[in-house]
Amino acid sequence: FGYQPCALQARGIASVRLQVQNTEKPQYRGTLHCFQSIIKQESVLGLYKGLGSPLMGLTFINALVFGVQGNTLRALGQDSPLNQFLAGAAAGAIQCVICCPMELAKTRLQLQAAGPARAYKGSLDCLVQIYRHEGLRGINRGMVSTLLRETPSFGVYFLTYDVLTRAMGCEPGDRLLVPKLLLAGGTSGITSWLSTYPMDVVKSRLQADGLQGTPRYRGIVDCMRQSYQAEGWQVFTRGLASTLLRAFPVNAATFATVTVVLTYIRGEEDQVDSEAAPGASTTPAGPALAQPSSL
Ligand SMILES: NC(=[NH2+])NCCC[C@H](N)C(=O)O
Repeated sequence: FGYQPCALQARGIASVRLQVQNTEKPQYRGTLHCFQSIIKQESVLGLYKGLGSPLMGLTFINALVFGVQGNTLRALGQDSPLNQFLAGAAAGAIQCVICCPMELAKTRLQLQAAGPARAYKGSLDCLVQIYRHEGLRGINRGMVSTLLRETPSFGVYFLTYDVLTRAMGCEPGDRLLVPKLLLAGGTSGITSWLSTYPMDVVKSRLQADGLQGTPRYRGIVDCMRQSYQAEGWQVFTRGLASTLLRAFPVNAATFATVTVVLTYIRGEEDQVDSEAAPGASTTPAGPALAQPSSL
C-alpha cells in the first residue's frame, strides 16, 4: 500500500492544476503540457509537491478500506452484488476522515508558489496552519464533496472487482490468475474514478478556493453552477486523462496484491486447521479465492 502515494502524486499535481486553473488565461493546454511546464519551471521535484500527506495517509487509508469493506460484507451476511456495493460504499465513507484532510494538504501544497514565498513548509505544517486559522472546520474543508465522491465510487470499485473476478473464473491454481486479477483491479480503478469524477473537480476547487485571493464559491452547488456557466460541461472532465492513466496500474497492483496475499493466508489457515483435526474435511470453508472482502 505504500507505493501508491508516488503514483498518486504525479496524477495529483497534474489533475489538480488542470482542475483549478484560471480559464480566462489557462496556464496549461493539457496533461502533457502540464507535466512539461512543471518540470521546466519547478524541476522534476515539482511533480512531487505535496507528497508528504499521501505518504502519511494512503497506507492507513488502504488498510482501513479493505478492513471495513470485509467486515461490513460479513456483517451484511449474504455476499451479493448489492452488499458488495454497500460494503464498499461504507468503506469509502469512513476513510474520508483521513482522505479529506490528506487531499486538502496535498492540494494546497501543489498549488502554492515555489520558493521563499511559499505559504507552507510541508503537509503537516499546512494542516497545523489551517487548524490554527480555521479550526476543525478548516481541516475538513471539502468533506461533503469528498463524501459524495468517495462513497459511491468505492461501492463501484469493489462491485466491479467482484463481478469481473467471478466472470473471469479467477481461482487458485489458474495459470492466468495474476493477469486476470490485474485486469479486474485496473478496470475497477478506472470505473470507480469515472463514476464520480465531476465531484473530484468540485472538491479540488473547493479545497483550493481562496488560495489566490478572495474565495469564489459558496458551496458545492454554487461551485458547479459557476464552473459550468464559465467553462461548459468539459470543466468536469479536467485532469481526467492523468487520473485514469494512474488509476489502472495502481489499482491493478492493489487488488492483485490483496487477493494473492489473502488467498495465501487462507491456504495457510486451512493447512493448520487440517493438521489440527486430521479427520476433518480439508475442503476450504470459504470461497476458494479469497476475495478482498474476506479480511
Ligand atoms: N475516488 C475513487 N475512485 N475511489 C476508489 C478508488 C480509490 C483508490 N485507492 C485510488 O486511489 O485509485
